[in-house]
Amino acid sequence: MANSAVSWKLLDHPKLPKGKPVAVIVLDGWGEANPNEYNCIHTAETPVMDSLKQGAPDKWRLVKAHGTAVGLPSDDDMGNSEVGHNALGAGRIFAQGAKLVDLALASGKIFEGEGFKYIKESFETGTLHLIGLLSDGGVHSRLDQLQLLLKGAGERGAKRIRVHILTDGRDVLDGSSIGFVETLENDLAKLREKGVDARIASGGGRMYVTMDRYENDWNVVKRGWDAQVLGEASHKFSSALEAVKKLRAEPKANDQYLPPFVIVDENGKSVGPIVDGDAVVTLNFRADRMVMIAKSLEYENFDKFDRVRYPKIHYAGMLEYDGELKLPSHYLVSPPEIDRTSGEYLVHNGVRTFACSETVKFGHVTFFWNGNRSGYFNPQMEEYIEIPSDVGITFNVQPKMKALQIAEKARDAILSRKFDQVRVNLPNSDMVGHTGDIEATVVACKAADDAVKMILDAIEQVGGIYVVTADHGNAEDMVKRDKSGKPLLKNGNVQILTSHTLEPVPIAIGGPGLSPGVRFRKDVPNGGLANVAATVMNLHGFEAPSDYEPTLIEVVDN
Ligand SMILES: O=C(O)[C@@H](CO)OP(=O)(O)O
Ligand SMILES: [Mn+2]
Ligand SMILES: [Mn+2]
Repeated sequence: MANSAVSWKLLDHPKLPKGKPVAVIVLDGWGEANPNEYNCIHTAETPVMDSLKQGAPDKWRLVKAHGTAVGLPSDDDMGNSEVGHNALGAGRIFAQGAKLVDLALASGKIFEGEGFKYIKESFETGTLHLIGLLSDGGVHSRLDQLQLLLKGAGERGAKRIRVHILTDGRDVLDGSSIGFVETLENDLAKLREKGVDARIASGGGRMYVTMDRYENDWNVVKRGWDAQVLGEASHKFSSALEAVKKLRAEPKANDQYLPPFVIVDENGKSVGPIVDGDAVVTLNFRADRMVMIAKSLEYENFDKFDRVRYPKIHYAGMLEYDGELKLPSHYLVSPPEIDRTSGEYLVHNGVRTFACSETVKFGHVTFFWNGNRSGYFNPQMEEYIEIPSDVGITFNVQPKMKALQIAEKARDAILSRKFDQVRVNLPNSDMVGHTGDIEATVVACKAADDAVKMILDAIEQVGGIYVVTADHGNAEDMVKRDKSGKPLLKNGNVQILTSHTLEPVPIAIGGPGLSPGVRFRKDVPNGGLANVAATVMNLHGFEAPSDYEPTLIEVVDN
């Protein structure tokens, strides 16, 4: 549906009033799991979240936050922020990037599209470069998709291919990069047997090289640029396997933070800088951590760092990463068309909105919430505030992050009475959970709970309503488990889980403004994050559009 044809007017809810301020709090990476020593949310002192749970089943329940409930290919896929916030904001389940790329590869359509044709123009005389996250995590990219893309490019005339790897250790176990490099090297060897000159050219850890987001730290992208485009890095190796093994041993970096390296030939020359006439594909399907590199590859005028050399290339993203910026202008697979989000509807219906987080999650409650669209729907009705995140540290060092500052901004926005919806993301349990540092994650969870308290107190003061939920699990389970749920041992030690989980997440409603008869329905037992948007619309006094996933609440006469 073209937006101009949309009827934006929402029906009045037959029973619920308008004009109550609603706080929507998303705890990032806060799932529900059995209490045990690896459940940091359980270990942490979290009196506010504990008390909300006492409201079950009428005011507290669980919702699905992973797999097909959020548009991922299968129920073995853990949840993540992109698909979680997309579902929360859009109120419907869209087939997400991971799935769309799978389908395009399976049907072969990816090779017939405009994006592939565009990069193919370089195959005869140039090199095809593939840059992206090397793992089977399925959050940003997937190894099997890279393998199919490599094979397909080889079959369709790519003569020289260079892969620039970003090691993971965040969506998969730390140390697993070695196995992924081995697998990739096997594939590249097979391509070489078929006459394609295919090699890994550079690499680095995803959190230190290339995959920054929301412009938190351009140095991260610059490090990638230097290695990938200029072929320069202080660490030089003759193979990627050697690089990863050596850098893990000295300077003892983990997969997420491997320093940038380049692969060099016998003469010490980089085997794959990006030069005029080459083609480049950024192979991640997920948007947030590709927007910055896409800008650096695509924009003629660019001042975020000195690129030294700006090659004339044919660049395509795996997907279009920003629907509003139309970035990049060429892509292999069309992104999900997440239209008519709840944010856009509410703004059209007079709901004034405030959204806030710190940089590392800022786009989650704005860009992802609004269907991968940056910017305001109506600047007169909305205000988005970004609190600068700490830069250059791993968040176990500062596990409280900016939770307090986010809560203060939300509190002030609520007390100002200038807004009908005040929406925040509290990053702690996720960002610190990803470090695998259990003690710090416990501190992080408490900090998030403190922040929730401050916001709920403000809602209490203005007679408002709160909705507290999360986007996926993380901190509630910090250990890799076998199928039966027992911690998996390796060389006698448990393996720390840095990734998200498959667990459901809580949702709680309440506040003095909540009409007395409101409670969670019993007839949406499989409710997921996509059911939250209709719920929030109801709390603003509106019926949700008929094609939205059903609301989680009902109003009973007391
Ligand atoms: O940090 C990220 O990019 C992902 C994990 O890969 O986490 P989240 O989905 O919570 O943003
Ligand atoms: Mn998240
Ligand atoms: Mn995360």
